[in-house]
Amino acid sequence: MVVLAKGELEQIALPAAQPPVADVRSVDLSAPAGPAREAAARALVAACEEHGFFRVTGHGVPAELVRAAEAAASGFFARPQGEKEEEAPTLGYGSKRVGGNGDIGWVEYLLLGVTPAGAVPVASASSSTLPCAAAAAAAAAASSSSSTPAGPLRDLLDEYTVAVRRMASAVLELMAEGLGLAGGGEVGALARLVTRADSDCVLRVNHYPPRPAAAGAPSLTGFGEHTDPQIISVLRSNGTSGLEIALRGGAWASVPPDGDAFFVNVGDTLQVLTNGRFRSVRHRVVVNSERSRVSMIFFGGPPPGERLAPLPQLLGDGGRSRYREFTWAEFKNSGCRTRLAEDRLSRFEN
Ligand SMILES: C=C1C[C@]23C[C@@]1(O)CC[C@H]2[C@@]12CC[C@H](O)[C@@](C)(C(=O)O1)[C@H]2[C@@H]3C(=O)O
Ligand SMILES: O=C(O)CCC(=O)C(=O)O
Ligand SMILES: [Fe+2]
Repeated sequence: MVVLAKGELEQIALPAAQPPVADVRSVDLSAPAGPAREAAARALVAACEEHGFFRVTGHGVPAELVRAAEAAASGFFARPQGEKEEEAPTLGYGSKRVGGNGDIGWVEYLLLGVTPAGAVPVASASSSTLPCAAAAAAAAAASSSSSTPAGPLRDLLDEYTVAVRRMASAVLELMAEGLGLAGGGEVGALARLVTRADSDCVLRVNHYPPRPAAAGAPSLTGFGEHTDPQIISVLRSNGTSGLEIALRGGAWASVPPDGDAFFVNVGDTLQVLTNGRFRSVRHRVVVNSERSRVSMIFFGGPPPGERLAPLPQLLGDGGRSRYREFTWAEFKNSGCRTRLAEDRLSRFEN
């Protein structure tokens, strides 16, 4: 349940305008080697340059697994508020507060770090721990087993995460091909950034309860505008609209839900690796007035000590790097102190 205090409503109110529908490109991950795969790789690169956002079909994530994870998550969110709050230490349950810097939305969520041992809670709205400072929370993983009430849901989310991480890796391999990084056996280097045992990946499950709008009343922000800090984010939702992306000119466009496909966001780190050629997409969620939205997002981040800078092959004419080198830990720590909507890359620009 999401309850707003006086004054908070004003903070998350949006003009009730209906944005146009985004023209989102589709990338078929199952395209067979040869011309079809080359075309898919080109479409992927074009989409990352244009919007920093695309739809993935032929992804190989079993529909039954997606449905089961989504149903279990919806079942959890339907439980009494007190019971959900008890699971903050096991599932990273939180509501309304996004991050630790005063951002709020009409949303409740689970936030889990992805470790070789499975999903571990990284934050709760009732604690001051930021997901950014989540390493210590990994220790909690061992302490919460399948025998707790949260166990069955966590097991399903673990299985889901394994499947979606595999898909994120396949997306990054296709991306490497499209970028011409495949020479010298390097096709897997980008993908390995999110598949190593120490890669810093996160799973987030968001629930946006419907909020019937009175005539002429403003819409509500479910999740405020932002870019994702990681390399890529892989998102799916239960068929309820609400996601919007910012186009290059700054106008918002809505993303119609898709029953079977996943959506991929380019994150800040990929913008850096491509020296700004790919665009980290600004996005937000507007609350639907009639239906609950449940979304599950896998954020693929690199290992904490990974040094990040534009890939030499992508420096382009003149070889000028737009960003100074930094580690993922450095970027995350600096990002943790920012408000959601801030441009977190600006302080790393040359
Ligand atoms: C305000 C914040 C929330 C956030 C961490 C941050 O300090 C800035 C980035 C936010 C974000 C956006 C994408 C993901 O939802 C998220 C988990 C992430 O890695 O970065 C959130 C963080 C959060 O909700 O704590
Ligand atoms: O819930 C959604 O659909 C998107 C949320 C989002 O952008 C995020 O959690 O970073
Ligand atoms: Fe996001």
